[in-house]
Formats: sequence, C-alpha cells, structure tokens
Amino acid sequence: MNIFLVGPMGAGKSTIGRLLSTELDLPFFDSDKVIEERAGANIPWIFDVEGEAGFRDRETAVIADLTCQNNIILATGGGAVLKSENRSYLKERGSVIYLKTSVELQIERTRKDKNRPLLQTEDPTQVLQKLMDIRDPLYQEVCDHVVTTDKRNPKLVVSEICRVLNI
Ligand SMILES: Nc1ncnc2c1ncn2[C@@H]1O[C@H](COP(=O)(O)OP(=O)(O)OP(=O)(O)O)[C@@H](O)[C@H]1O
Ligand SMILES: O=C(O)C1=C[C@@H](O)[C@@H](O)[C@H](O)C1
Ligand SMILES: [Mg+2]
Repeated sequence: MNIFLVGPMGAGKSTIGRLLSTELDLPFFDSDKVIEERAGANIPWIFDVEGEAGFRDRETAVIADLTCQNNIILATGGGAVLKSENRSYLKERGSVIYLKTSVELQIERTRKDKNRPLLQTEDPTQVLQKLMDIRDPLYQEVCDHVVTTDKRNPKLVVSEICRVLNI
C-alpha cells in the first residue's frame, strides 16, 4: 500500500509525511526534495532558470518514478495535481489524502520560508487564494480522503489519516 499526500503549500504534507513514515515504519519521500536532489539545485533556482514549466516537467518525472514503488509515503508539492498525468499516477498507484488547510494558516506556516518561489510576492494571501480556487477541485478529484489540518497538531493529523485508512 502507498500513501500519497496532496494539498496546498503549508498544509503540512512534508511534516505529516515524515511523522506518518515513522509511525508506520515505511520509507518517506518528498517529491520537492527528490526534484532538488536530481537537479543538484534548489527550487528557487529551478524556477529562475527553467521557469515554472521546467519545474513541472521535473515534478512529473519524479512522481512517475516514485509512485512505481510499493509501501511508501509520498509528500507531493502543492502544484503536483495540476497535470492530469500526475493525477492519474497518484490515483492509480496508492491511497491519496488531501490535507486541507485555510489560507490564513497557510500564510502563517509559510511566512518565514523563502524556498517557495510562488509566494515571493507583495500579496501572498491573494496568490494562495487564487491557487486554492484553481486547485481545490483538483485535490478533491484526485483524493480518496480529505483530512483537515487546521486546529490539529501533526500527531493528531497522523492519527486521523490512520483512522480514515483503517490502519
Ligand atoms: N498540523 C500542523 N499544525 C501546526 N503546524 C504545522 C502543522 N503541519 C505543518 N505545520 C508547520 O507548517 C510549516 C509548513 O509545513 P510543511 O512544510 O510540512 O508544508 P507542505 O505542505 O509540505 O508545504 P509545500 O507544499 O510548500 O512543500 C512547517 O513549519 C510545519 O512545522
Ligand atoms: O504550490 C506550488 O505550486 C508549489 C509548492 C511547493 O511544494 C513546490 O513544489 C513549489 O514551490 C511549487
Ligand atoms: Mg512540502
């Protein structure tokens, strides 16, 4: 069984994915980290040099590879659901959990981190709201379960994921 986490920036996919992997004793992968390792560069550099399109191509290659494994936990990037090819890999190869979070909390949780190029703008709230309007239907389409992370500490989110998956 594979568990794939989707959701917006700051939803907690990387944090929850790591905790879940410890809890279930399964290997953990973070598609953003694997993209950086393969590129030998960080995400801001990839966006600068190759544009968002270049990043998305790298993301698809990584998701195609990682989802072929068995018994892994995978945290995806916030925009991983944009390509239908990615959504198919995720849907067909594991249980998909949508970590849902309010824009207010996304702002709070991403404020100090400069590693998210799409948020390096004057008005990150507006950007996050626009992204959510476009992406929420895609997260909903791809997922098997929605788990809210507002008002829940990471440990509680992990127990809720185990509960909805009956594990
Ligand atoms: N349930 C939670 N309660 C409180 N803080 C949280 C929770 N989940 C994550 N955080 C904090 O929010 C920040 C962002 O979390 P994280 O990097 O895991 O998000 P992400 O979904 O992986 O984002 P991205 O899509 O940009 O990779 C981290 O500082 C983390 O400690
Ligand atoms: O929401 C997004 O489009 C992104 C989220 C991050 O996880 C990274 O994948 C990157 O910064 C783009
Ligand atoms: Mg992450």
